[in-house]
Amino acid sequence: MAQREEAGPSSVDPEDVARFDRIGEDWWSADGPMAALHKLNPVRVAYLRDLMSRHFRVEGLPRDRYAPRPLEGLRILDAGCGAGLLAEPLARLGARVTAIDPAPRNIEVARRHAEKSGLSIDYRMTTIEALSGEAATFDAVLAMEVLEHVLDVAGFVRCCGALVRPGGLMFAATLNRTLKSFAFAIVGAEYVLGWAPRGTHDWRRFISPRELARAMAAADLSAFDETGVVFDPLQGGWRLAHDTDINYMMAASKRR
Ligand SMILES: C[S@@+](CC[C@H](N)C(=O)[O-])C[C@H]1O[C@@H](n2cnc3c(N)ncnc32)[C@H](O)[C@@H]1O
Repeated sequence: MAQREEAGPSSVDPEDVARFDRIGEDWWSADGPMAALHKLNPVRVAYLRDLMSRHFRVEGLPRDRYAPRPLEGLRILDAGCGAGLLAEPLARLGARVTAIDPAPRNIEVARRHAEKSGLSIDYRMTTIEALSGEAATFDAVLAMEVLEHVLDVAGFVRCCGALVRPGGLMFAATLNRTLKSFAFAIVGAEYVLGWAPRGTHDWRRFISPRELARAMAAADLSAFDETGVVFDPLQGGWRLAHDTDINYMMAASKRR
């Protein structure tokens, strides 16, 4: 893997990042190894769009979530962006997206795909730790399906918090550490259904909503929403739910 600059200790798990790096061009194949993220995209994009347009409207910026570009001008950091599956739809909604990942091929594939899609996204091969050493701040920082892959969750969240401007937001999507998540997210998704490559997840790294809210509080972020994401076998897709036993998302705001 190519060299990159780092500031202080890193939450990067080199083996885990190398596994994502190897996915290469297959990131964008809807039936490939990242099929689960492709299927999750509509529900998480809608969640982010709705909460951001509501929050920043309350803050005084006129926003309409039904407008074609409700995130117009918002500066968003997608931390651990992979090959840009989430960065692209957010850019289409009008956001000015900076997207980072330590895996060099992820960033290469992401840049090429954005160019083909005619989207301008600031992709950087770096870590959250290195970026948090810079003076930049964002209206919103996202850590979507990343925290269960890092070595130091509290440290990662602290770096995210440092990059959120006062009054801005942080969002995280991750997996709860329950018996149900072991049965469905590991045994079911990886071994029975083959939705994700075997070994993608380590159950011991899953995080309860309480632990995440605590890490956010230590980063000066106050959690105000916790929403489950469940698979609906009848519709063959994901939907938002109260049940946070397996997948969930959390939103937090930073004090002014
Ligand atoms: C499961 S993928 C999620 C990709 C993307 N967020 C999505 O949901 O489509 C996790 C990504 O986090 C990246 N990652 C791991 N540690 C990181 C760190 N310390 N800083 C930034 N990204 C990191 C990995 O390289 C990998 O691409």
